[in-house]
Amino acid sequence: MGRLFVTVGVRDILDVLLVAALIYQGYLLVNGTRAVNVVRGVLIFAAIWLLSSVLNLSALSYLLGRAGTVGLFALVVVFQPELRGALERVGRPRSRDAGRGSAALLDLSRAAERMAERKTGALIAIERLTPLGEYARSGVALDARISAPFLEALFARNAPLHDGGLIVQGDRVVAAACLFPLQASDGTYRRYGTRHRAALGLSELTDAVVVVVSEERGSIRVALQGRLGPELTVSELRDRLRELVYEETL
Ligand SMILES: Nc1ncnc2c1ncn2[C@@H]1O[C@H](COP(=O)(O)OP(=O)(O)OP(=O)(O)O)[C@@H](O)[C@H]1O
Repeated sequence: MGRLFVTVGVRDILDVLLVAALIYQGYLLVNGTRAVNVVRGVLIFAAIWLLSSVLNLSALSYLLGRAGTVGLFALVVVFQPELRGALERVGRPRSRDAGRGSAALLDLSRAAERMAERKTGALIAIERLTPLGEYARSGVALDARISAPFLEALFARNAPLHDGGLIVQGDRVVAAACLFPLQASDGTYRRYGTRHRAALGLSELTDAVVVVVSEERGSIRVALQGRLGPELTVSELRDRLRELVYEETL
């Protein structure tokens, strides 16, 4: 027993802490993204594999071992956008981004309030961990700093890019007039039209925070993880966005 304590040094404790921090970062990375279910599946697969080795079920263990190797490569291909996004985030300076991004969220909330007052429909997806590049490519590429008048101008009736959704990365609008995937209707959101269903669809497939301003109701709501939140005031929207974009993803 005494020998055990002698062999555990500061270096070992540091090692364990670093591995724990790494696992926690990995958890934050996949939490709320489509990768969660895959991680769960991989863990179940690994548990069955381990069990088959322990029980000496050689044929099953061999089969799962082979499938695991191929599956690993398949995962890298399927989750290539998420992996690239994660590596980009590791190298991105955060404090400046957060400061500017938080001012941008204030502008976005103000624009949403004015659009709701005027009953101008709007659909804005804010990227978090899952890259939204494939949806941005369905629209018109932009690279513009967010400002309230700019957002209002984009969604103004008869403006060339008002139809479809907008994609925001940090403090920039990266694409407008994008096509989002519609959520398959299971009856829950029967009362809502395609703008809301597009917000729900994108938020179900990615971890994006999607703001919808209803043309018909003049309401502001946030779609997250395939669910539509309650109607929000401008200050509630600002606080909610801050919490979701800059507290949960940092
Ligand atoms: N797949 C989609 N991706 C992005 N935007 C979409 C998509 N489908 C519809 N839209 C947008 O939604 C608009 C139509 O909204 P519609 O009135 O059908 O929905 P709604 O949920 O009832 O919204 P509102 O309350 O604003 O009327 C379209 O003009 C278009 O701008």
